Amino acid sequence: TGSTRPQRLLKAVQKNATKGDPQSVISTIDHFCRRCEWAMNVGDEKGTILDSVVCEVSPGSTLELGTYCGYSTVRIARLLAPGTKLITLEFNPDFAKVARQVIEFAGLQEKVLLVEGPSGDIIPKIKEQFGITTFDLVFLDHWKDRYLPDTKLLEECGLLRKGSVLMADNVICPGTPDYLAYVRSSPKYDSKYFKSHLEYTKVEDGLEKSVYLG
Ligand SMILES: Oc1cc(-c2ccc(F)cc2)cc2cncnc12
Ligand SMILES: [Mg+2]
Repeated sequence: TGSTRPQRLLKAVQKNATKGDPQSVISTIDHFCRRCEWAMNVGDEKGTILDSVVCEVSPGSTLELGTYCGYSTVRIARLLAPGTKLITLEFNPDFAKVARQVIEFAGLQEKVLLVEGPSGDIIPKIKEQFGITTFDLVFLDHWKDRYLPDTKLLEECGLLRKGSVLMADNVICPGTPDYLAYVRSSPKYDSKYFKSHLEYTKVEDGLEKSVYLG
C-alpha cells in the first residue's frame, strides 16, 4: 500500500533537513509544501505572525490544539525559554506518529509533550495529569467546530488567567464563524485579527489573537 502525505512530508524532513536544527525542519516542510504537496501546516507567512506573538508572550506554559505533522509545534517550541514546555493534543494517531518523529528530528522532544486523543476529553484532565495551573498561550489549529467548545472548556476548567493569549488559525479559511463571533463579542476577551493568507496560497486567511480578561 502507498504512503500517506504526512509520511512523505516526514521522508522529506529526514532526507533534506539537518538533525537538531529546527529552522532547517521548518524550511524543508515549507519547501515540500510549496513545491511537492500542499499540506495543512500553519505555513511560513502565518508562522511569522505566530512567532512574533510567541516571542511577545514568552510563555511559561503553552497548549497547542492540533499537532498534525508537528510543523507549528516545532515553530513554537524552538522559541520557548529553557525549562518551559508545550503540550500539544492530536486526535489522529497516524498524524501523531509522524509528528513525534518530526519533533524528535528537530531535537525539541524535551520541550514538547504530545498527547493523543480528543481535546474535549483531555482538557478537563490537564490540571491533575500534567500539573498545569493555567496556560499563558493557546494555539488553536484543530477541527474548526471544536474551537468554541474547547475555549469554553478551557475557561470552565480554570486553565486561563487574566492575560492568557489565544491564537486561532484558519478563522477565515476554512473559517470558524461561531468562535470569531464569541471572542469578538464577549466582554471576557480583547480580540484582534491578523490578516494573512492560507498557507502556501494566495487565498485570504488569518490569525485571531484573543486576550482573556478574566
Ligand atoms: O490550516 C488549515 C487549513 C485547512 C484547509 C483544508 C483544505 C482547504 F481547501 C483549505 C484549508 C484545514 C485545516 C484543518 N485543521 C487545521 N488547520 C487547517
Ligand atoms: Mg491550520
